[in-house]
Amino acid sequence: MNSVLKLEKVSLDIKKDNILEDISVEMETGKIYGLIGRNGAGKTSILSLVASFRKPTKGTLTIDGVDPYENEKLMPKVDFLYEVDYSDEYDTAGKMFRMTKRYKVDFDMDYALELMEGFGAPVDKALHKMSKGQQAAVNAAIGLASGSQVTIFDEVTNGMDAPSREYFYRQVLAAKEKSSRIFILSTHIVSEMDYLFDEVIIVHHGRVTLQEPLDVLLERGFRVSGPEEKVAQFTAGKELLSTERLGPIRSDMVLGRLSEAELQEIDRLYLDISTVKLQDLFIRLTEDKEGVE
Ligand SMILES: Nc1ncnc2c1ncn2[C@@H]1O[C@H](COP(=O)(O)OP(=O)(O)OP(=O)(O)O)[C@@H](O)[C@H]1O
Repeated sequence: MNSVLKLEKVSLDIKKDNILEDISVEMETGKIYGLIGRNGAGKTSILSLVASFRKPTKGTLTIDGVDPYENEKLMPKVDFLYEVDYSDEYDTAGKMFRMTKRYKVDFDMDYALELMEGFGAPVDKALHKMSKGQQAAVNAAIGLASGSQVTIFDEVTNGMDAPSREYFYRQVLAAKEKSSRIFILSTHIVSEMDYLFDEVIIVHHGRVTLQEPLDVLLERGFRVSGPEEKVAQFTAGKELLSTERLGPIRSDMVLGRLSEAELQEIDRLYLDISTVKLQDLFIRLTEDKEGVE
C-alpha cells in the first residue's frame, strides 16, 4: 500500500523551550529518507513526533491524512528503533521477536532470525549479556523484519562493527525493494550511508532547512582538479568549500551549479570535474555563518 507521511508547519515546545519550528516535510512509500543534522539539531525530536511519542505543539502530522497520535490502528504501523539501554533486559532476542510478533502481525520471524545470523548475533542470549553491537543488531532486525509502513532507524548502527553496518545497509536497500515502506535513517555520520538515501532532509537549529532528492542536492556543488594555476584561474571568485593539494595537482570543491560556459572553460583548460560528497555539503550547509539556504 502506498502511503504519504506529512508534517505541515509543525512546531514543538518542551516546557518553555521551542525545540522545533515550522517543520514541513513529506515522505512517501518506496523511499529511504536521510534525516541529517548536527548534534542537537532536532532529528530525534522530529522522529519522536512521527512515532507518536509526542504530539506537535502546533501544526499537523498525518499518515495518509490521518493523525497517528493515540490512534490504535496506525501506531503499530510506525516503528522507531534507536539505541536502547539493555542493561536490565533479561529476555533473549528470540523472546523479543516472539513478543513483537504478537502485536505486529506483519513481523517476519524467519527473516528476523536470518538477520541475526547475518549479523553474527545470538538469538538465545539475554540482551543484557550481549555486546553493544549485538544489541544494535537486535534493534536493526526488529525494524527490518517488522514490515511496518514507516520504519525509523535513529543512529541504530551505533556499536556495530564495519561488516555489520555494511550488512545492515544492504538489508535496508533489499527491504525497500521488496516492499512498500517508508524508511527514515537519522544520522550525523553521513559518509557511509549517503548512497542509501533517495532524499535528504537537513535539520538545523530546530528547522528543516532542506528536503531534496540526493542527486539534485549533489548538483549544488562540484569538484574541479588539475594543475594548480589552472584550477586557481577557474575557481577565482567562486565560493570554495575546500582546497586540497597533492603534489602539483590542486582539487577545489566549489559551491554552485556549473553553467554551459563554465563547462566549456573546464574543457578548454583540460581540468577534471567530479561530484561532491554529501558529507562535504552537509558540513557546509550546517555551518553557523552566513551560508547558502
Ligand atoms: N526532554 C527535553 N527537554 C528539553 N529539551 C530537550 C528535550 N529533548 C531534547 N531537547 C533539546 O532539543 C534539541 C534537539 O534535540 P534532539 O535530541 O532532537 O537533537 P538531535 O538532532 O537528535 O541530536 P543528536 O544528533 O545529538 O542526537 C536539543 O537542543 C536538546 O537539548
